[in-house]
Amino acid sequence: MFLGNYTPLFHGFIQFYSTFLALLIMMTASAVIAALDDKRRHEADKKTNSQTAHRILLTDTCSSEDVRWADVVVGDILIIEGEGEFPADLVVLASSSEAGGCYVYTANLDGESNLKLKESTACTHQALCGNAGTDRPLLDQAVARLRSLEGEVVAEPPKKSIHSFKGFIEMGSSKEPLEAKNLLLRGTVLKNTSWIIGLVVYTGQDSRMVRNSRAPKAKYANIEKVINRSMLVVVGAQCLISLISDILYVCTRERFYNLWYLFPGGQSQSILLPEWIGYWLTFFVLYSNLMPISLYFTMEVCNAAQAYFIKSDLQMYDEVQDTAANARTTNLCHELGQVSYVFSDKTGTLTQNVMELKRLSVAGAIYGETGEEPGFQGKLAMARARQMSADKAAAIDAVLEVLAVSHTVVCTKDRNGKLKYEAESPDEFALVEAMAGLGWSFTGRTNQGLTVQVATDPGSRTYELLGLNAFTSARKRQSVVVRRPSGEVVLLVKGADDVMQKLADRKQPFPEEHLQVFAKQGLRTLVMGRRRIYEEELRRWQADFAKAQNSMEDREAALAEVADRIERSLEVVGITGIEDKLQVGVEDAIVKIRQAGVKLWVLTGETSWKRPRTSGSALVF
Ligand SMILES: Nc1ncnc2c1ncn2[C@@H]1O[C@H](COP(=O)(O)OP(=O)(O)OP(=O)(O)O)[C@@H](O)[C@H]1O
Ligand SMILES: [Mg+2]
Ligand code: NA
Repeated sequence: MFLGNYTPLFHGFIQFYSTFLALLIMMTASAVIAALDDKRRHEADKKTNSQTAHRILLTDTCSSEDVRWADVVVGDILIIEGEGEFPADLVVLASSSEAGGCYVYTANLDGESNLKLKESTACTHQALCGNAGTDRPLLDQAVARLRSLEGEVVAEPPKKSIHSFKGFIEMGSSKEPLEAKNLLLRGTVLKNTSWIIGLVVYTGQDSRMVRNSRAPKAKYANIEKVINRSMLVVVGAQCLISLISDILYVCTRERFYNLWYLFPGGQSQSILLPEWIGYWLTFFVLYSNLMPISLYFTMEVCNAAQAYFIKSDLQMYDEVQDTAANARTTNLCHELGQVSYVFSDKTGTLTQNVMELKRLSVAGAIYGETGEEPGFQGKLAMARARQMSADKAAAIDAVLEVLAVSHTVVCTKDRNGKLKYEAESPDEFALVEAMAGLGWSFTGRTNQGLTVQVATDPGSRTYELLGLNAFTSARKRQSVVVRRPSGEVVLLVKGADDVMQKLADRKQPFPEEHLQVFAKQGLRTLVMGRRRIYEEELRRWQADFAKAQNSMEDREAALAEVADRIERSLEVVGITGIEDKLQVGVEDAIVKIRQAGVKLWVLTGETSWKRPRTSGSALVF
């Protein structure tokens, strides 16, 4: 336009500043909106980076100083205290718990709301906290002992996975492998643990959290793609129309020369460019109003307004946590109306993740009821059954033994001497707590094994722990090999119904009906089984287990394989039905989602979860 106005290249009949001014205003406004967005993000970054952590200075006194998160570097040794967030990825060297464990809350990273158990490396925890003299390791003492500690930690190059980690720690002559359970991740929070001492292995861009968040690809909303495409069509059409006009003009212009009001001089003014190009440009400029230049701007204003309405919507405000809905990427707001599938996590998202044992199936009978009363209601019926026959009593004890012994719950005593359980799995927490009410209370772990106080017995029983086959989502089961006080060795297993059915002894009928009863009521089911292990098998298995535990490559697969070898021909002793209530408002939300014609998929590891039991109204998926 400018060239058309001020040079003799071609004729321009529209003043360039009329369009230019409009463009300028709109571009400035867009830039302001984008800048405000960026500023908010920048401020959040600055806030994160200026938080402080305690760094230990390895001087004579081993004092600690405050450092800004931004200044934490690899090799620093940090103290993180209860409820603190980790500023970088750390290897746990020691923790306030006797066995060196600590719990972390990982919801910010993987959305799972149950606590995860992490472990200190054994050699460092022993060196820093061993023989503390009291029940609980002391922070000051551990820090003071750090000075005499000499070793080397080798970690693999930074990568994305938040579930795996490989490395080793060498101290003197001992070399210990490091794995995911030793690594505390940036973005997660310390829970139920008063302190940990950790060595920084990855910071900033190298931390698992940052690696895991995909590189921020420019997120184009669908509508932007559509607009960009229609823009091309519009420009194409404009070119074409200009070309047609150009051809018509050049071919027929002579006929108009005698019209004085079009050509006052009887001839057109000459232009510099070849005629057919010059007039094409003239027409192109003339038709420039076809281009909707204000469209992008209108869209951005709409986006900003929509984001504002989302943020200030009182119906999406949660009073308990004092948080409102937040639109992080404003240009994606209108996508909300175009969603056709919703994928939801189940435990902790649709359900409250507050679990309670409600029903127990033992030897053909079901104890307990689902209902409004809290807790397990089958205690009386169970006591009566025990008195009726010794067989029934033995069957009941068989289930309770599996539930009270086969788990990874940790037990601590609070100031009043009351037992307090801490668990990685909310199911196990519920089960172990219910067992305490039913006369099989788990009272703690020692170096020898775990102790259980049985109501029908004087004194407490100690089960020597010979092996633990950990729960993984792929295995869907968990088992322990223990030596009872009487000297017998047993394998105690609990797991998902489908896998337990495959592992059960074929000669025995599988209690399928009760499983279905529980599943219909929307209860989470677990099947318990056991098998007597004789010394010969135990010796062979323990050798394999030790080998798998020390394997550097793919330890998890090796351990699962060894576990498979022993978890077979199980005697099924019972089924539990655990209730996990739906979150408030979930039913309503699901009904509305269905009314909107959106399909809902629930993602879960559980096979039997079909429709939640709801007060009166049934939900159909
Ligand atoms: N601690 C445990 N011990 C033994 N078996 C378990 C344990 N926790 C879960 N299971 C079994 O393994 C299955 C898979 O567990 P997973 O944690 O992958 O999914 P989930 O707990 O059912 O649901 P979600 O995906 O919401 O966590 C469960 O359905 C359950 O049957
Ligand atoms: Mg689970
Ligand atoms: Na112009």
